[in-house]
Amino acid sequence: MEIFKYMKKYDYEQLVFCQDEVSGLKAIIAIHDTTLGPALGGTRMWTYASEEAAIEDALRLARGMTYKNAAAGLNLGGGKTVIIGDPRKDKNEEMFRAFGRYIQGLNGRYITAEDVGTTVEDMDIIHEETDYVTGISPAFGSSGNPSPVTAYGCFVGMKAAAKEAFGTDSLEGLTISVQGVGNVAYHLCRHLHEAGAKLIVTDINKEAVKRAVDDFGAIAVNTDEIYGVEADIFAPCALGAVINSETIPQLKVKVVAGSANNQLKEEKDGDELHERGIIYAPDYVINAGGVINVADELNGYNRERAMKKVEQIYYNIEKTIDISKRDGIPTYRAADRMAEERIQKMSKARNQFLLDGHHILSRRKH
Ligand SMILES: NC(=O)C1=CN([C@@H]2O[C@H](COP(=O)(O)OP(=O)(O)OC[C@H]3O[C@@H](n4cnc5c(N)ncnc54)[C@H](O)[C@@H]3O)[C@@H](O)[C@H]2O)C=CC1
Ligand SMILES: CC(C)CC(=O)C(=O)O
Repeated sequence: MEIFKYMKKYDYEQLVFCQDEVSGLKAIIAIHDTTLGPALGGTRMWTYASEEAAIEDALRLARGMTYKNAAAGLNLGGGKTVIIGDPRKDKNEEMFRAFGRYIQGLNGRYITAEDVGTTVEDMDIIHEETDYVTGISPAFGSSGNPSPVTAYGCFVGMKAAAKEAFGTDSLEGLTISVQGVGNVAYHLCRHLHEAGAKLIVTDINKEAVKRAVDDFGAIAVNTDEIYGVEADIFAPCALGAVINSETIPQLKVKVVAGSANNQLKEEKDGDELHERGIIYAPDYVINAGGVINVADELNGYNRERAMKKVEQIYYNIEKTIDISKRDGIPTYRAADRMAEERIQKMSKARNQFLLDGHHILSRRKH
């Protein structure tokens, strides 16, 4: 991988490699764009096949956060961290303390939170070393685990997409296939079950599948069967790149709407969904609930205010569908347009020199 060439292509600001021998920390912090404010994005811990795969994931996820935060109306830029390792075996206190010091060294340019493989407890350890961390325990007056809020945002976003596809935003009686029933999707399944939807689920983790079957009467299928099942909506809630040239021809659904980041393997896969008349709820628009929730901590966390903002995801999905129809473009392009326009307008509105410019972190009570 030619790193500078890649960074230039998508205009990344900074890539930080963090190594700590004692704890085994190997982390990559990617900061994509801080036009709107400090870069906020979670930390993913995962066993990557190669260092290159980890760098690429950090970069792709960081850029997604720029678009997510902009589309959600947050005054935040985009960044993300990946830690190379197995979250079940390789974690230790020293690792997150060392990582926290690296974040502190960035002096507020990057703020972290949870993602796949990291927990509220990990964020609490990071918080021992830096204030630039969110999603910490409610005991600190913070917002805690973002996953249930991400799930709620996905639920309301799915309703908006369903309205376009089925003429009503009621999910009652619909069949929804869910890939991955982890932290976010378990709560999404709960909302869907309560709304009267039928669930088909899969996961590589058999216990996660059993929980969804026991708690919500879900039907379990093998991981390779989920794409081809008869359903109304497909909710990808595991990892990225699952919407691709191999899986799209198998889909029998009218809507794709789930929490996973970077669902489209390539842009052409978004074009293909559009051509097939499948409504795609752009990933970074529908899964913004978690970041909206943790971002509220920067103002002194207020759950009611945060949840009101999360409910806007319904209208943000409607807006992407409206732009898509108005301009005759796929929804993923409509979402990009929405986010890019906001970044461009704000950079123009905020370009005059201020000696001690006000920004979101100046409101934070540490
Ligand atoms: N946690 C949050 O608040 C947010 C999460 N997301 C994204 O949503 C997705 C899910 O996140 P979490 O629920 O937090 O992660 P998680 O790790 O708790 O859940 C993911 C689940 O997917 C399963 N899985 C992995 N590969 C699979 C495969 N090939 N087939 C079937 N199942 C598979 C895992 O076993 C796990 O149960 C990720 O892409 C994450 O980046 C996005 C925004 C916020
Ligand atoms: C989990 C969130 C709090 C932030 C994030 O990294 C995301 O939305 O993907």
